[in-house]
Amino acid sequence: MRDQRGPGAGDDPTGEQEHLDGLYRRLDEVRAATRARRDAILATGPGLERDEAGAALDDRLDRLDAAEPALCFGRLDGVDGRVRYIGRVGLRTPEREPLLLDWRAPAARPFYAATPDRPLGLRRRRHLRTRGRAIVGIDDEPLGPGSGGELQGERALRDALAARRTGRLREVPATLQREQDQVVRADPGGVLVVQGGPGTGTTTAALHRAAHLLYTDPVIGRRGVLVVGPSAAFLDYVGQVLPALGETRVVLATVGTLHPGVVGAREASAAERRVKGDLRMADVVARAVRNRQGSDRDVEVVYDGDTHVLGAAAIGAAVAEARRTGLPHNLARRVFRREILAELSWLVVDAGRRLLEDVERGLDDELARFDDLLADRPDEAPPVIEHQGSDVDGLLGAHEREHLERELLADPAVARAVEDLWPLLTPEQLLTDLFADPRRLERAGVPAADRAALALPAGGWSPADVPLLDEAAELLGADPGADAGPAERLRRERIRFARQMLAQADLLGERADEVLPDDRADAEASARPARDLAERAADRTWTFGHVVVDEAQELSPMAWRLLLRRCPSGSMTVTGDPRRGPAHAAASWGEVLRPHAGSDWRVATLTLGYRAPAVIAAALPALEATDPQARPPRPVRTGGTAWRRRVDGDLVGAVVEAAGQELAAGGRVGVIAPERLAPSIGAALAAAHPGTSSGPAVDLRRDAVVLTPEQARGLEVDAVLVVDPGALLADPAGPAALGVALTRATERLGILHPGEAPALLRHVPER
Ligand SMILES: Nc1ncnc2c1ncn2[C@@H]1O[C@H](COP(=O)(O)OP(=O)(O)OP(=O)(O)O)[C@@H](O)[C@H]1O
Repeated sequence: MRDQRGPGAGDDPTGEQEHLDGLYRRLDEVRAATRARRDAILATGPGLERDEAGAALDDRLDRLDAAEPALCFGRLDGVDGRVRYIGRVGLRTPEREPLLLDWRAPAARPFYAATPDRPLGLRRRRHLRTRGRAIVGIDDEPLGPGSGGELQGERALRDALAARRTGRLREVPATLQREQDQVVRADPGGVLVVQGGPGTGTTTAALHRAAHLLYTDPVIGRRGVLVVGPSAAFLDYVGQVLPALGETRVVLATVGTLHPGVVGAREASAAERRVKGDLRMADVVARAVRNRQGSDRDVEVVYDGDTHVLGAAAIGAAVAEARRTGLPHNLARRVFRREILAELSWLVVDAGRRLLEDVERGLDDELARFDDLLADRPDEAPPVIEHQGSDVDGLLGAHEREHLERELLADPAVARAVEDLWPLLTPEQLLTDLFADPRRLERAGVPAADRAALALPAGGWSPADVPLLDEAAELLGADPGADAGPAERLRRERIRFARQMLAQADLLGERADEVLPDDRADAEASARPARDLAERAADRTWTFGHVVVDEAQELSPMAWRLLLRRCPSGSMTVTGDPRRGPAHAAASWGEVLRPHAGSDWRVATLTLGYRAPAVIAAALPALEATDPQARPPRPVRTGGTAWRRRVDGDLVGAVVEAAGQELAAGGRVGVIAPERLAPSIGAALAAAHPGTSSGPAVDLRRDAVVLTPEQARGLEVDAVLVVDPGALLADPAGPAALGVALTRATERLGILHPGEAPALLRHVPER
């Protein structure tokens, strides 16, 4: 039996409002104290130390500010009479007595995990529903045999689901369900795949897991979390969840933005995605780098008017010496140059020696003649020959050799020849040269059939290029001689300092706890300067503590390789469904993950569905088309509507009219249309309803949005109109794309089809 109280149930008979007021007073005090400390530190005058400490306290303030809405949402009553309150942050009294437990603290776990059959020492679980700082409802769940249902905080959950969508995914620490909590608190090691039907809260669980790991795992807290999503629109949609949970140590990226300095914005063709995404490209890039090292032919170098021949064998020896260092190309280049210049100096000196020998031979002949002459005139004294210059027997001292090598390199023709043999390369240059030249592609081992997909297209880099650029960067290394420039030098200095400070924070865990009157893990975490994270993430050598990959079926094997480089510990949370991902056509997670994670991955399946069952039922045949085992999730809500309409005339006009009706019915409306139609629908809808957004930079917070199926991945709105499903199905990835499009509505789905409805949709009632 659940006991539900709403506003007006007496004048705070439970005393919860008074308690909540006390918690907010304490929150205000801690905020004021933190602000005062921050201001005091900032007043100490400029300096790196001051900046870092100030930034750490700013992070702390962000976290406290984020706790303002719904500061406390739960209460646990133990069978032993102990009472604990659960909320967004941990708070203690000035005497360090716990007042409020952070929802992520281990002691808060029973709030999510206790069941009537396994009450975990609890007598009762209480949900506090609040608006601003006021309690608007209290739901009690007695725990014990025969009590309660399956859902946690059922009333609060239904309230959350009944609320209109905002164009942003929400944080839900108050209503996380038990199966989600198991994901959230799962061991951080290895790859955890979170799967489930559409709308089962997999993204929600993955992001709350990230917040939990940032809080509980010191290494992850220090190194931050990278969240990778399929599109900018998706990142925009989910980007607020972690900050709203008080976590700023997060970097959001699409694969196209994961290589610093490059934005892979051009849309790649399916063939390009397939070829560039294949793991074989790792070997291709490695061969492309090796092919830029040395020459298998003799090379002529002109110096000082003389032509010297660097033999292929000598070049090969210098290449071997440089490769033996195991350094990346641009760093091993120094060794190659040293070797090749030594060889060249030897050639130059040897040529000089031979010249001298010739001269000496000539001189000997002269002297012999002179001797003969003297023999004829024995009374004359021999002339004194003064010794001049250095010992020119072909061996140079270290100093002279260095001097010669400098002179050689100062000669433009020599410098060019040496550079050609082992050029300094950027990843962009390497790939541009490779893609532009079919012979280079052939030498790098690209099969003839794949070369067209690699030919350099106009329009810059695509997301498919980014993992290749990153692979190249790994093999090339940085340019060691590049002048860092003042901004870069400052950045490096900041990173160095941050690392030093983090190392200290590790040692001083206890002290951090003293300094910040809060839950210990929270205090430790906030001692870390999170603000630098975005900056550090721009350094491609930065490694994250954890990676969340949403809609992971979109990732190519090469992109997985890149992510593993960014997160060598392999601690990842992955959501999606390989069967929904046409691009790389892997049939199972095993196929996707084994090459990268070996056997270090596991699957958690979520079964509760948060979208209206009528919407999911309409989509079921399309879902079954890609996964015959697809089962509808167990709905936590009822109702919803789904209809279809045949449109034989003006399709765009019909869409605008239907969208108008949906807007009038309330909530946010999404029109999902084939790429070909989306621009005209976007323009027509914007003309009729100025609150419409469409195009590549679509703003999901607007009342009406027009999306392609690609853009709609992972998003959600109150009402969806799917336009021309037959055209969507014509694509090889059609059933998967249609499945995505049909399941984006929380409440209402309408389908507008020119001509007959595709067979997969005939069961949907006509309107
Ligand atoms: N425990 C919860 N309490 C309240 N709302 C929840 C909870 N879990 C999920 N939701 C809501 O359910 C909806 C679907 O969640 P989410 O987007 O995480 O699912 P998904 O599995 O990633 O969906 P899809 O893969 O189909 O895009 C969202 O509106 C989310 O806020």
